[in-house]
Amino acid sequence: MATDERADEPERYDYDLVVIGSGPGGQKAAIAAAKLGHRVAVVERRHMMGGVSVNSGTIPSKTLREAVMYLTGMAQRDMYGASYRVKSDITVEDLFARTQHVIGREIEVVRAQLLRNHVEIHNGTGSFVDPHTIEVLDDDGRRTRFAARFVVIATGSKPHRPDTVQFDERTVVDSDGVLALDRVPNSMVVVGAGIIGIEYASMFAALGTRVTIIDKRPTMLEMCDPEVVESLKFHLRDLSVSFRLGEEVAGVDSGAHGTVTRLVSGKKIAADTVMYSAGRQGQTHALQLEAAGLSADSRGRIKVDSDYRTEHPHIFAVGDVIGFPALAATSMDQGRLAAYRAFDEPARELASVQPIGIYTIPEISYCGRTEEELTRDAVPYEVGIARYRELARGQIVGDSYGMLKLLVHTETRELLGVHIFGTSATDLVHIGQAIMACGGTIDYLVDTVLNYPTLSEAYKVAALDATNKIRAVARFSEI
Ligand SMILES: Cc1cc2nc3c(=O)[nH]c(=O)nc-3n(C[C@H](O)[C@H](O)[C@H](O)COP(=O)(O)OP(=O)(O)OC[C@H]3O[C@@H](n4cnc5c(N)ncnc54)[C@H](O)[C@@H]3O)c2cc1C
Ligand SMILES: NC(=O)c1ccc[n+]([C@@H]2O[C@H](COP(=O)([O-])OP(=O)(O)OC[C@H]3O[C@@H](n4cnc5c(N)ncnc54)[C@H](O)[C@@H]3O)[C@@H](O)[C@H]2O)c1
Repeated sequence: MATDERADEPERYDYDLVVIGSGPGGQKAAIAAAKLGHRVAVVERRHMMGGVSVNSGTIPSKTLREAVMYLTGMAQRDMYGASYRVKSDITVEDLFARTQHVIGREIEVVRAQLLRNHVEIHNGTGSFVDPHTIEVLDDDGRRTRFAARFVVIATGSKPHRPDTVQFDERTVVDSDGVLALDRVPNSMVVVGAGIIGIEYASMFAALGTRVTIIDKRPTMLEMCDPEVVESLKFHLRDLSVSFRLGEEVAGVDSGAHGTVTRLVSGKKIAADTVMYSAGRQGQTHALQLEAAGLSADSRGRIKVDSDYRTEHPHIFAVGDVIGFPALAATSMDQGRLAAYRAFDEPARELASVQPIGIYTIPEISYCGRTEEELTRDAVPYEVGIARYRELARGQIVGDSYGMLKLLVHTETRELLGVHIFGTSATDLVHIGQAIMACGGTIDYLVDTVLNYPTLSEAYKVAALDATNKIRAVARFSEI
């Protein structure tokens, strides 16, 4: 690792910290440093305040999902019948009005938070001139330079576009382009069954689009509980989604009437629209990393150590630009920790139990270990299950398919994993996460009174189920 003596002479710099990128990682790095009393600047392109997260990633996709859920009446169909709808002819204007409203509000929140913490905002594209000098090129071609004691690179990621595919932003789009479609397509091919692909596939399927999902891997969402993935596939098939897993795309042709996706296996699939969600790559192209003596890998990602430091101890990188797990949730904490590490502020590592939330329809969330991992590692465990249809709140909200599964160590009764499918899964998971982070057992859930009727009650039901099974093994083992 290179050493840098100048970092200890704050008066030589215009700012103590310059953050490039205002997504979740950059925002939290900037605010953490400002709260410590340092002089901080954020560099961001004029129309991207809030980052990919606010403008084309997390926030628009989750708002779009909310609009789809509301307008299609999807969540109410158990109650009012399969043909229930709030609006029969849903247009992109209906959908994107809500998205634009939320994006606008979120941009204002981000800007206001930075400004009230005295963080200066420089609009433009940032690049390195040398390891301590950042240049900003604005939309009018003006260049400004300043010296930074520390730098946090939080430039995020962009969709990966294969060279073999022509993106015309009309019929062949990526996850940015899908937010600018001029109509809800009748049919759509989604290439890539990662989280982005499956989330958008669910939304369009709920809108009535005939969706075909293609992925070269034979299985999808491999990190999730297989039972949960099976349930999701069942629901998606029910919405006319077709799966072509274990199939690779050879190319996409687009013409006046639509698109034809050619598979390596020889199949052809016609659709109005093709959406590519075949991974993302780090946004490092404009940074002139070489001027700082840094480099990125072939997917544009920057290597960091456990403190988020690059090869130069005064330059940190956080968020999507460092790769896995590439979530808004984790990027925020990485940014905060990078700022603390820079200024020697004591801070603990992140807790090892982290949740994953997948906003499909229905949603999925989990934390901790899967049955597959526990079996592989020969950890003795029992499964406790609660089905939403047996919870009063499940009936009230009209969710008859939801399920919560607890994985419990049969000897220590420790909670090892939580897997949830159904309404509010991404919120509910945090109860299990808290118990696991404290090394808790399911006895906490058995001995605790929970509000009734709630979906949280699923924890109690599942804990009792696991307890009964563990007790049965003990009883049946008695001689
Ligand atoms: C469709 C979609 C849905 C998602 N849903 C979720 C979700 O539900 N939950 C979740 O946790 N995560 C989700 N994610 C992931 C999440 O959006 C990212 O992990 C997160 O945005 C990464 O944050 P970041 O701080 O790395 O920066 P980003 O949000 O990627 O922003 C980086 C910013 O840096 C700016 N920048 C880049 N280069 C320069 C430069 N040279 N000069 C100045 N500025 C520059 C860019 O303009 C951009 O604004 C989703 C992503 C996508 C695409
Ligand atoms: N709810 C959330 O937390 C959330 C939501 C969306 C995105 N994200 C983040 O965004 C990141 C990117 O997501 P993603 O879904 O784009 O990427 P991904 O890398 O997870 O999935 C891409 C998929 O595309 C497939 N693929 C690639 N080329 C193909 C081809 N030619 N033919 C067929 N299949 C092909 C790959 O096999 C892979 O399964 C994820 O890492 C995730 O962390 C998170």
